[in-house]
Amino acid sequence: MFGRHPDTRALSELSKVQLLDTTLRDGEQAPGVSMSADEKAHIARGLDDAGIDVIEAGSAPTGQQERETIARVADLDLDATVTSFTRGVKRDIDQAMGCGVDGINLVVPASDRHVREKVATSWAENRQQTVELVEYATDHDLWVEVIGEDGSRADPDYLEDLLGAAIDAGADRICYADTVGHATPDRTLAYVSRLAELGPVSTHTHDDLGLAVTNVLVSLAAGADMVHGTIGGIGERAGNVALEEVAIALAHGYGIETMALEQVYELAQTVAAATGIDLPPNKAVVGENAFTHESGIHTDGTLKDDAMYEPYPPETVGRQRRLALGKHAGRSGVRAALEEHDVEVDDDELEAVFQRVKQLGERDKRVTDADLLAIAEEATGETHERRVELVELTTVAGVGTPTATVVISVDGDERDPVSATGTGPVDAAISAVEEALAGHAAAAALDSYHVDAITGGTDAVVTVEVTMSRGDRSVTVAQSDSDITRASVEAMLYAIDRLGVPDDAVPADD
Ligand SMILES: CC(C)C(=O)C(=O)O
Repeated sequence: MFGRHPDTRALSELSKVQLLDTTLRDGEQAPGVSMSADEKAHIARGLDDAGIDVIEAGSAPTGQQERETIARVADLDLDATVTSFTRGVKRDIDQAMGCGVDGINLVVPASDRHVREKVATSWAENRQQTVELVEYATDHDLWVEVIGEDGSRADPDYLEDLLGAAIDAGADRICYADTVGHATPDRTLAYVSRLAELGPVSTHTHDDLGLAVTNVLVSLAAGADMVHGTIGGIGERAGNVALEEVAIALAHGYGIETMALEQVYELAQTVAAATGIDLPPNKAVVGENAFTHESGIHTDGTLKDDAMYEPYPPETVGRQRRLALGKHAGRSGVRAALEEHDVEVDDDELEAVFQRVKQLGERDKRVTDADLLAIAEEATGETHERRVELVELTTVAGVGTPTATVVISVDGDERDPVSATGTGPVDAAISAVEEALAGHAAAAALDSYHVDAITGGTDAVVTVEVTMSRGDRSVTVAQSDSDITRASVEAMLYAIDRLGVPDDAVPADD
């Protein structure tokens, strides 16, 4: 066993760690992000369902629209404590109260830079003002957390004096803020252990040095009992600590339950869709590759024992394991992938498929299910009869509502044109395809949809990759075209075709 620093406590002995989610406030401060009231309400419900303790719903001083959104979240009757960010001014607290929140995250300057250069006040005045604001907020029955902004660069004696005064004035808790994410673990330990002597302490870390999770764990060992973070780690600059990473580290490493981890992936996808910030493929817990194995050695090991190359089962966080094919594929992985699609091959055929998969992978290409099935047909001589095809696609987009019309053929039989509207031409075209297949397409779920530009410029060729599933079968297809709508529809129809078209699901024309 490794030794433990004398100023820390063993994390496994902690009885409770609370999570404060600031996706709707600090997360939204990521460049270019703005979420609608509907999106924020939806995310807040998801966070509450997942058992998050405190939801910082926004920043009341930002403006009227923001206040309406905070009020909407406060009105959802959630189990979580709903708060607003406020600066160290009385008007902000009044505005937060006007939104009907349970509490405030009162942010006051703590470092010399912030006290003297940003707010242009003195240490003593800043302290006095903080005390008065805490008294004002608690007199109005608000839950109050006082955050010393830029605390990790503050004079530790002043930070202790400021936040100690806040606790004495009645604040429910204080927060150590590594605002610019510059603290090392030992600095975090030194600061948080001093603050923990004063009262309940939260920790708010940023990832500028890639140390956000480490600093959270050190903060907890030093005496903090609440963690601020965002889903997916979005936030200013390099982002805040990712709450799902904290939650899995605590659960897996120390047996501490903080939130319903199996809901975290869906939440992360909801946040990604609302913010437009894609989840990086290699992101822990929620990234596309987090439970995907490609190399022959890992695939073979995983087929023998699920846990061979995984720290915990993907289902823990609402995910599924995937075996991918590419340059590093091995024979057993190729055979397993073929078996998933009910394709039987003899040893010579397997060898041919394996060699072709590797060749394709070496050309820097990810080998999709559709590629694998086409390769297997070449090797076995058994060809697949395509049943569903796109005959025509027209889209109208511009100032009005985007509309798409599709004509498909089933078993060579051309169907009537079907039109649908959507949020954009791709969405409209996908709805038209679903309608054209009269619910059959809908019964096949669109699990993922990715677009990559493979050339630059306005005439760029894009590759659309979709994964569709029905029951426990799923198929991934990639299609490239200079027209993104066409690539999307072709990919989707091909996936549906590969999933199989039950005869009774094919609509007959009147
Ligand atoms: C103002 C606070 C809480 C903040 O977002 C930070 O310090 O990063």
